[in-house]
Amino acid sequence: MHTEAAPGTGHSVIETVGLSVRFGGHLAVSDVTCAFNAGTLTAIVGPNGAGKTTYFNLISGQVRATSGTVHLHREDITRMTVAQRTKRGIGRAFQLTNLFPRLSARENIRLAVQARARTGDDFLALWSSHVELIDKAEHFLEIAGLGHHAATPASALSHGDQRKLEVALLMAMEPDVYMFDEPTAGMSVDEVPIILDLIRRVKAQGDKTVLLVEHKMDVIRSLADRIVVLHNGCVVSDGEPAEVMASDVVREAYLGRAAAAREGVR
Ligand SMILES: Nc1ncnc2c1ncn2[C@@H]1O[C@H](COP(=O)(O)OP(=O)(O)OP(=O)(O)O)[C@@H](O)[C@H]1O
Repeated sequence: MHTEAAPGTGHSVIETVGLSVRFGGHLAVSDVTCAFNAGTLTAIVGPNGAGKTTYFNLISGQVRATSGTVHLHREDITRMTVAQRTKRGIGRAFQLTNLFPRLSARENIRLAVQARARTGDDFLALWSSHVELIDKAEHFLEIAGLGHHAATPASALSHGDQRKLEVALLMAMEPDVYMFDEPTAGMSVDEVPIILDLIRRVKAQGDKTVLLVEHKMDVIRSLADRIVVLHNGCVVSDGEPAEVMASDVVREAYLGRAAAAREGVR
């Protein structure tokens, strides 16, 4: 399936062309051509098993494509490792696996700021001489609402605070492309707004490309400029949220008639 980039405020930053991956006899992602522009937030949606996470894995490098290509700033990154892609500006929030559990929230963020600044490999020892970087780390700690937990080891934070810390770490790395896979999963209702606010802050920078795999319609509605719907590994709809949610193919493939009625999609 071939789709054009939705209009955005910037140029195409990340693009997949004819991207497919086959696991044994199963085509998990099938010929996906999509371009994502700077300054836009795209929600990737679809039913369980549609290929959303696999598509993310192909972009960030955890899974190698069977055919097709991935481009970042027009450079072909298809054969690059995860680390090479990260270095070039792809930032993915993983379900907490990016955190150093025994380090405090503050130390986790400082390491991310330091990695971004590439001040060297001597990690924490360098901090006393890097006031600017320390201030930057405190800024991310505060906007994540973690100031009062700065000294708490990441492993001792609540699940919600760990998710916030992970997003703050990603922001401290300042990638060009942010990839969030169900960022509010498992969070309590009162913690969700902080994560959404962090993602809005990323978006408000205007030059970032944000990709979001999400099931919750209210989250999608509040954040997305564009929705891409995957079904059986293929793009079945791609466009502005109102248009996509109103389409018959989405009602059938993704929401189902009962869910569509519940969501108030007409
Ligand atoms: N490493 C793998 N080996 C074999 N099959 C896989 C592998 N990874 C994913 N799959 C299969 O590919 C299909 C797409 O899976 P994927 O996890 O990408 O779907 P999804 O849309 O993210 O689903 P969910 O919403 O449930 O997370 C599924 O049928 C899954 O079982």
